[in-house]
Amino acid sequence: MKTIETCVSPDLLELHELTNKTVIVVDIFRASSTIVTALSNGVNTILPVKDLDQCKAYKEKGWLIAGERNGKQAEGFDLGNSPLAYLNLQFAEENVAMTTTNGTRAISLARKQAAEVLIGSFLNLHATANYLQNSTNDVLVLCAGWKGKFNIEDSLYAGALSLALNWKHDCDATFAMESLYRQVGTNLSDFLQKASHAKRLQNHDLEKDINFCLGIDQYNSVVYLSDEGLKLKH
Ligand SMILES: O=C(O)[C@H](CS(=O)(=O)O)OP(=O)(O)O
Ligand SMILES: [Mg+2]
Repeated sequence: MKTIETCVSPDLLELHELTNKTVIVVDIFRASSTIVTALSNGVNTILPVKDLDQCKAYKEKGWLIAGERNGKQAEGFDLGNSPLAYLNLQFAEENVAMTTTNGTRAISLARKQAAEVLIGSFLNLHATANYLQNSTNDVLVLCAGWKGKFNIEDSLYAGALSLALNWKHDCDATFAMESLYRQVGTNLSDFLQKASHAKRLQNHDLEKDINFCLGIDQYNSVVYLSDEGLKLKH
């Protein structure tokens, strides 16, 4: 039987074995939700990039550049980190280089050793679960967290995914988050409004982003990391 475990912060990743595993990188507020939304709305490729300067260099190659630091769009960038910017197919067929505070860093760390890297969010929860049911790999959920610390929204996603998969695990983080997700149930939005990151985004008037990121199964999309960047599985 396949297994699932949860790494609650990128800073703890070295404690986990990634060989032959599919790593699901999750950053509910907001990078992974934004990536899933952008690709589901026609963006061709998203390249996760570590720092702002590296990201800016892609402008000269004809790419759009998305940059966020401390919740705000970085100066000189075409886009910030809002999923809402990608609705209505306005960036269809574009390539986007993206750098965010937590999410893009977590993706860079995951790519080093994993057999496969996928991007998870509530927006594509069951599409990702269905894909994993048909794979032979064990799964590690890598929570982007906040600047190396635990956050509740990314870990809660791990609980939701584990319940959807119904695989075995010997991981207390997964066990705890399954229990919490069962309790929270359909009140996900009420519950996560109190999360520290949601409060941070509320301070930037981003309530619409918070609500959007908590929509379950809005997209039937599986997002994976290829050699060229993040793409939709077809
Ligand atoms: O843009 C976001 O929501 C966050 C910014 S911060 O962590 O609140 O500074 O970035 P992300 O990489 O999506 O966690
Ligand atoms: Mg985040």
